[in-house]
Amino acid sequence: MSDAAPPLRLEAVERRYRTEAGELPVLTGADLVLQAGEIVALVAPSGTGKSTLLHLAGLLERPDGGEVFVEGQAAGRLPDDARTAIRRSTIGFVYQFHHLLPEFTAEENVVLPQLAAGASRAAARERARALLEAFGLHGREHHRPGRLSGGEQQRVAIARALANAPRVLLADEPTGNLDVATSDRVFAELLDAVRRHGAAALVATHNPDLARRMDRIVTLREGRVVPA
Ligand SMILES: Nc1ncnc2c1ncn2[C@@H]1O[C@H](COP(=O)(O)OP(=O)(O)OP(=O)(O)O)[C@@H](O)[C@H]1O
Repeated sequence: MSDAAPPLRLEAVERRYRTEAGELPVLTGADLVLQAGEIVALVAPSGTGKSTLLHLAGLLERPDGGEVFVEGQAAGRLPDDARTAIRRSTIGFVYQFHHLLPEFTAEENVVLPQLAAGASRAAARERARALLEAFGLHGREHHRPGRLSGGEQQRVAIARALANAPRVLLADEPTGNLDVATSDRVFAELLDAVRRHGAAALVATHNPDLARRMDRIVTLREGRVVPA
């Protein structure tokens, strides 16, 4: 591991799925480097492998070939528990369907990943409140997801993804549930948080306005990452 290593690097990553019709090659040698402070949009047609790429980058799945480096460390092929440890401390996810824990309040949803990463409860709560406030959720901290609007839930999910100040943020349609004005503001805050920490982000989106606000746009062609 080295300080100069980029937060995320995919090298010749391959992934194929076994289906009834035979093997489906989804990624055939995907290369991608995210530098510190860089925010990259991933814009590609449905079914070309965006989710697969995000799952591999987030160490949720192992590649069939190639390697995923997180801060210079070869991480993609490590055993499950080692990948989980790196994921918890280094990577944040924002999903299109936010996957908040329904029985916990907004604040607890942002506190829990910090406790899992070793923070004290007091520090975790303070950070959770600051993040929720930054995303316009002051006064909603003690509501459970079921009592929040879809857009509010999405903002809680973004606050949760940033809870451990991740070096790598991975997002799948992060503002899909938000109206245009809120989406603009929330996305600006998200970009700012990523840049401020010298983190890097890969954001899959079908929204061309959102994509244009990022540093560069890539797409997937025949299982490889290419400039859009
Ligand atoms: N577990 C799996 N088993 C078999 N095939 C799969 C599996 N997961 C994904 N696929 C297939 O791999 C291809 C890529 O899927 P993926 O979900 O990565 O695409 P995507 O670009 O994210 O699509 P969308 O924009 O519709 O979410 C698709 O053809 C999909 O059907």
